[in-house]
Amino acid sequence: MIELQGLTKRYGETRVVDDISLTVEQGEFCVLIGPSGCGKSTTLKMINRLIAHSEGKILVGGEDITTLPPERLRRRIGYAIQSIGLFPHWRVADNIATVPKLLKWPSSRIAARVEELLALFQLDDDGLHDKYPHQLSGGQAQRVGVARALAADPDVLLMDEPFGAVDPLTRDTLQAELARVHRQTGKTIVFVTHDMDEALRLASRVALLNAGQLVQYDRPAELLVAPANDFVRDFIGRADLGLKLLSRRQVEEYCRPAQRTRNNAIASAPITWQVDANDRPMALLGGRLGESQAARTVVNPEWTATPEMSMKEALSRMVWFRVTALPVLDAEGRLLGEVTMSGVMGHRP
Ligand SMILES: Nc1ncnc2c1ncn2[C@@H]1O[C@H](COP(=O)(O)OP(=O)(O)OP(=O)(O)O)[C@@H](O)[C@H]1O
Repeated sequence: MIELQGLTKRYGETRVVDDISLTVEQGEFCVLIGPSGCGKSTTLKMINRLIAHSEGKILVGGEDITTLPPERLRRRIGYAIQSIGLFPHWRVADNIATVPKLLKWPSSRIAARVEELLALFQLDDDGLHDKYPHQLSGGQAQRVGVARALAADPDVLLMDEPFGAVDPLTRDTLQAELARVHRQTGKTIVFVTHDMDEALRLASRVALLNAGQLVQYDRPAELLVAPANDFVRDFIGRADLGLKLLSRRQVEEYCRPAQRTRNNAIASAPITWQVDANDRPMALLGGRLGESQAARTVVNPEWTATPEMSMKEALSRMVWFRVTALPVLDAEGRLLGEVTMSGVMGHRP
């Protein structure tokens, strides 16, 4: 757990971080976001004492960080940044081992930890272990940077725009990986970004800063449906709020029991799924946009959904394939239920 109490940073007369108080609970993924120069990086760097604070207190696991010896702080707090800062003349494995070496772990323990992290970040093929930073792609280098930050198994991970410099596709992959690693490790993460979509995707709580002050600290859905003021509303972007909300929701939440039949006669329900002997949907009876209810549409794998899929993706598929419902399938392709256009409309955001 991290507690910021009246945290302030002054440069001369200017308060670049101004009286911020917030608590990041154990295992929480807290994203600091706000316009350029609002004090995000300064706040982050004060947590691991790269920058000294002027007023207030920072507690990590209940302990005031000014009382912790640097070695203990390093062990408890991992740090990953956009420019990565890998040592160019060290191999990947040595880069990852930086902090364990500083902490004088036995070499067998270091080697085991490096292998574990390479596997966690899917870096364990292509002899990557022995490569040098200049031989890596941007996305691989970012993964190594994050793996290095996690090496000594810190309680807290601080990340300053770690995916700022990679292309959108790689960024998407890295975000998904980080979300998975967060679920698997349960680390407390404080993450700086200026990208609202990234914040909404990753955060369990978002801290929105402006001019050094904390404007709102809330769960992503609350920020979207109950913005504290016009600044928050404008910063989130008013235009596609509904879609942003749906990108946070999973199909599972919207999935309803489906009407199924083993033959192709249109049943009483407006949408009925024709299933095979293994309960795999073969056709949608009814539910095709612009066609009569009697239409029979063969199920195409591209317009099916899984419980983990985002509702934004599910809605996009419905629109693209002009169907009012998608079958929700389990891992074996069996029909679990359905998501429908009217279900999306009827659901409280
Ligand atoms: N050493 C310094 N001396 C004086 N002012 C500084 C110093 N370092 C940072 N600042 C100012 O503090 C403010 C906050 O900077 P900070 O880097 O924390 O912002 P940020 O929100 O991370 O911005 P960005 O998104 O652009 O990275 C800025 O106005 C910056 O100019």
